[in-house]
Amino acid sequence: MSYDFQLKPHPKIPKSDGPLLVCVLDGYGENKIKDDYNAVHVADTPCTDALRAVPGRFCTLQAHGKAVGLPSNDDMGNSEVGHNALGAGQLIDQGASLVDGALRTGSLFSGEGWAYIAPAFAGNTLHFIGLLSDGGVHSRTDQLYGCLRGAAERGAKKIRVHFLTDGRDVPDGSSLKFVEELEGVLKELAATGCDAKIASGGGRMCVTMDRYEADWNIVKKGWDAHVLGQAPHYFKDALSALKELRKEGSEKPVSDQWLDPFVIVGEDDKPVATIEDDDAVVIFNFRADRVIELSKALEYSEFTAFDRVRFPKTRFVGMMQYDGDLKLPTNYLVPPPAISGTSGEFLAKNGLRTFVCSETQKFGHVTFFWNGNRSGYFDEELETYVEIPSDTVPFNELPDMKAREICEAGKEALRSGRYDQVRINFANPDMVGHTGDLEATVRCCTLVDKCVKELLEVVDEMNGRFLVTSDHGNADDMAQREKKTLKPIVQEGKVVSLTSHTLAPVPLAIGGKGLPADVKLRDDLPSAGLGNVAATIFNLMGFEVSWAEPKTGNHCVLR
Ligand SMILES: O=C(O)[C@@H](CO)OP(=O)(O)O
Ligand SMILES: [Mn+2]
Ligand SMILES: [Mn+2]
Repeated sequence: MSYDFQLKPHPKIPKSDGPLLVCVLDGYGENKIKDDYNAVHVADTPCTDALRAVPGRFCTLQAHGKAVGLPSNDDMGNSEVGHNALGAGQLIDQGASLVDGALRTGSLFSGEGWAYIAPAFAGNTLHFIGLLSDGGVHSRTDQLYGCLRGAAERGAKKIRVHFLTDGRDVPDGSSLKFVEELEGVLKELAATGCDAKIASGGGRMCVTMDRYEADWNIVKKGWDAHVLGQAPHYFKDALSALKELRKEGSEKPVSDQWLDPFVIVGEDDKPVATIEDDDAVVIFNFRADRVIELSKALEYSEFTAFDRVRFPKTRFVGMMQYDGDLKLPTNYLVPPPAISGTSGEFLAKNGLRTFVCSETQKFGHVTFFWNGNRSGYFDEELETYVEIPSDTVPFNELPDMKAREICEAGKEALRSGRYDQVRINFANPDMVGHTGDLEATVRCCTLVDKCVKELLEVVDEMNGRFLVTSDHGNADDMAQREKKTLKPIVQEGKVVSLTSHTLAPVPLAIGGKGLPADVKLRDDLPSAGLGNVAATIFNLMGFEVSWAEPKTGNHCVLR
């Protein structure tokens, strides 16, 4: 698609004297259930409460399902699709949908990626590595099973699966169900003469699936288990591994997210697989952030992030190409969503200066995802990206995370007068929400609200404007609920915590001293979603946007 990148002045909204603050509160949904388990509701949030009360300057946006390019409206939103939509101002068919399509039509098995791994089928091992979950955020089990069956039908003689347990996008403890299911599929393949087994695994938060280089040691642990066949724990089968590592019934049970790495061994006590030269390796996650580091380790011959000990020359493919700038991995099964003409590119091409900041855990969300899964800059002269290193502990232990530091960096950037747009993301409601710790999540929502208040004060001081929003729900519901009554589920006298995102819409608030009083949000777009935000941002900066469909058009107009 070719774009006319020249932004034109908005006919009614003048350009601002001051900067525009774009503030994403990650995982801060507007949930209709307002009870004790809605941490956003319980927290003391005078600032966001006041934003909600301004007539014509607050609305909610769809942030899940088809409104953000996911296969179905039962799919919760997530940071990847959310920030893609926010940054691109488009409805994009996302990885989950594209893989579904490629399996349905069979194109997954007839493309270049599949042709690249196929030579390993007859005499070598085909490995699958990824998140074993039906959460639909990073991967889906039905897609893995489709690939496994497709490989066996096409002559793969030896298959090994290395999986990460979830408990974050799906209930804790569901790992057992997924492993039973996977064992069933592998048995089915074995009956057709394919030697198919589980080989290694571990919990997603401490094995393999690190992101944004927060902690390479996580990837090293995965490498050791999947590639070298080395781990602190060896088991004869995966179900025993999970039961043992979860330490159920003990004083300190371990959740699926945090299981130690383990390796499955055979009767001879040797690992049932290591990854060797000429083997094929498929990473079956469609989402990029948490498999880019492993992709680098599998693909790059020059590599210093950790000692790989051995670097097998494999036929490695990603489910998708994860990084459009690095073209990583070189080989992939399904072409990734084509995201072009993102708001970042428009800003850069019009000489507008941007300051972007978050902490490590969300840094790539407001850069990489925002820019359409590209890890580079559009124009390094015009874009300043600041990453504040995240802690490397479970985030309920330090629920303030780096909110204060991000707030200070944002205020300084606003005051500097050097930027047209200051874009930040507060990680807490999402990252602490994922721990299922209600108290810690309430605490961090209160802190984030304070930070937003301070930022908005500086916006006013600079005669600027603001847009505050979120990418999906999470902190707004911390309890698993009965389907019909929506009452929290209680087990052994305790409410069962919800660690996942929610399907709630998200807030959109605009304002600032520099915004003329008659600028209001349209009230005729009840199904507006995150894809409408980019246009709103340009309007707030005093520009008209004339994107053709599927861009979603102006959302912010005089009324
Ligand atoms: O932590 C993650 O990887 C996902 C949940 O799987 O959360 P988010 O989409 O908010 O990054
Ligand atoms: Mn998020
Ligand atoms: Mn999240």
